[in-house]
Amino acid sequence: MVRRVMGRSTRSIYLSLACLSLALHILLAFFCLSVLQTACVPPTSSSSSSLHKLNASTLRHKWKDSRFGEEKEGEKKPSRGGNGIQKVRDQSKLEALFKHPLYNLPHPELQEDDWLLRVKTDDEVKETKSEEKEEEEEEEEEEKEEEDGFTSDSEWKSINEEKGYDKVTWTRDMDTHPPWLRFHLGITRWELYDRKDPTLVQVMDYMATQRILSTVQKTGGTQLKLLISFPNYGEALAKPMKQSRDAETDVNLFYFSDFERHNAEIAAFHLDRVLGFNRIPPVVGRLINVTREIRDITTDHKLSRTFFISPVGNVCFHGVCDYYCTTEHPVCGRPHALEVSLAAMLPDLTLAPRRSWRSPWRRSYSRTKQAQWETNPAYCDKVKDTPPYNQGTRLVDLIDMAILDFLMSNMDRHHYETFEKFGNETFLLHLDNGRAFGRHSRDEPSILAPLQQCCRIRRSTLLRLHLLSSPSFRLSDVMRESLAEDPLSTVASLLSEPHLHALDRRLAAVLQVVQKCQDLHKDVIYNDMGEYDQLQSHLPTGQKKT
Ligand SMILES: Nc1ncnc2c1ncn2[C@@H]1O[C@H](COP(=O)(O)OP(=O)(O)OP(=O)(O)O)[C@@H](O)[C@H]1O
Ligand SMILES: [Mn+2]
Repeated sequence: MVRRVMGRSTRSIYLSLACLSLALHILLAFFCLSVLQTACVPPTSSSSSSLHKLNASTLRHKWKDSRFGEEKEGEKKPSRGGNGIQKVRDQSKLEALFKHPLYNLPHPELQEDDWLLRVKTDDEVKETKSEEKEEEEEEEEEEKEEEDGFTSDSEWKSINEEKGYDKVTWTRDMDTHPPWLRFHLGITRWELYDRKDPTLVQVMDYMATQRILSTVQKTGGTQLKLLISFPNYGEALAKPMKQSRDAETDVNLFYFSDFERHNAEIAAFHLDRVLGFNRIPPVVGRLINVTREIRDITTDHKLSRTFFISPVGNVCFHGVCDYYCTTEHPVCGRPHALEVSLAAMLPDLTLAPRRSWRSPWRRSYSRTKQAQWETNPAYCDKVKDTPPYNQGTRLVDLIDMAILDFLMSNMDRHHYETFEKFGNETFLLHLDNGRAFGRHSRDEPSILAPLQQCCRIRRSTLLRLHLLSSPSFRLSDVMRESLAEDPLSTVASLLSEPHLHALDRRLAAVLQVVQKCQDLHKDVIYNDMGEYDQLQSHLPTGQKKT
């Protein structure tokens, strides 16, 4: 009896304790929610210590709310709370920059062979179909569906549905295409993307928010890279965060042994766009979960064997590669969250082969030997006479690339690539910018050697550089604003202030070199803007630019 009474009272004590704990949990949840909201306000310092307070969904929400530099007439931007550069619409330097005539130059009309890829016409589809009928006799019906799924009809069919990929119902109608496909179909002879095409924002939003279906290591190159796949067949090249944003590269590290930086890949894309080049594939930052989005889903056994838990409980891995893929250089979550850069993958090489060119101003990757350009001041004369630099825009394109590299202090441009389809008349792809933005306190004048030695520059580039050195469009200001659009800027600014200031300092140095060239030589400016002068004559005097 006593025991029953005791039992009943114990039960009611337990019950009230449970109620109390429930109430406390609810209170705690409310408290946490308000703390999380405050955690979305980025820290003023560039420390990433607040990383653990963030989760991917707060970042995604933030990303969706922001737009990308430009907006349609009459469309009001949602205000971006507390990011320190919250701007009044009319004061946006970036928007003003992109509205400037120099960023809206008339393009020659694109001909059919100026597009990298195109969707087949009805007749071509019919032709393919009849060819397929012949093949049908030799192949099993099931096999045929698998192999020719992508071209056999105006509708592509998924061969991988069972592996978690979406059922594909794309037609020749652009509206049915996923953003990555629209990006591929938008590549032309002259640029990788059209800055004003909404596809650019869409492909970045896509990479920042899509569910990650698979992650494996990407081969090629020397450092760790991951290939990330999304359910509707999009892919991105990921480079993980390895060091804090403001860490300066050790001065004694050779350029080819410097770490790759995820924020350098992101910032390089923004810089290239701000310079009006549009030659770097779209790159976006994302906070991924090392455990759920890499370790648990990877089919890459070599990669999965390199995972371990660090003494403080962070999930780490190092992968397999030539440089820094060892336990001494782990890539670690906090404990699971990891910052990465995601670059949109270019069309597969089987569809759009690329040619890799060794840069004439490539550094000597030997410890003792110097490169020719370092010892011969007349080196450019030789280059100018050598195909493909003796014709068209190749030399000035290379000089554009040298200016981009000098601004971000990238010493690692040993090669560059072009799309084979376009021959020598095409833009240069500025891939692999992971070793940029390593040092802000020093400039590296040797990166400018092509400009210095050849004394040649595109007129459009020079005019844009002048524009970016004026207070109303100051390079550091437009870059700060552009980078603030990236989802990871809520964790910490993607470039620290010293790096942003270095951009202004280096821009002034580029303009000085050009001035010196103009003092000594004629024929410095390569006039690539014949039609611009006509356009200028229609502008009010205040907006004219020489
Ligand atoms: N966005 C992209 N889409 C498709 N292929 C790409 C993309 N970016 C890079 N690649 C390819 O992957 C290769 C390796 O990439 P990357 O150069 O960034 O690696 P890396 O390890 O830095 O190389 P390295 O050590 O030679 O500098 C490049 O040469 C390029 O051909
Ligand atoms: Mn590299």
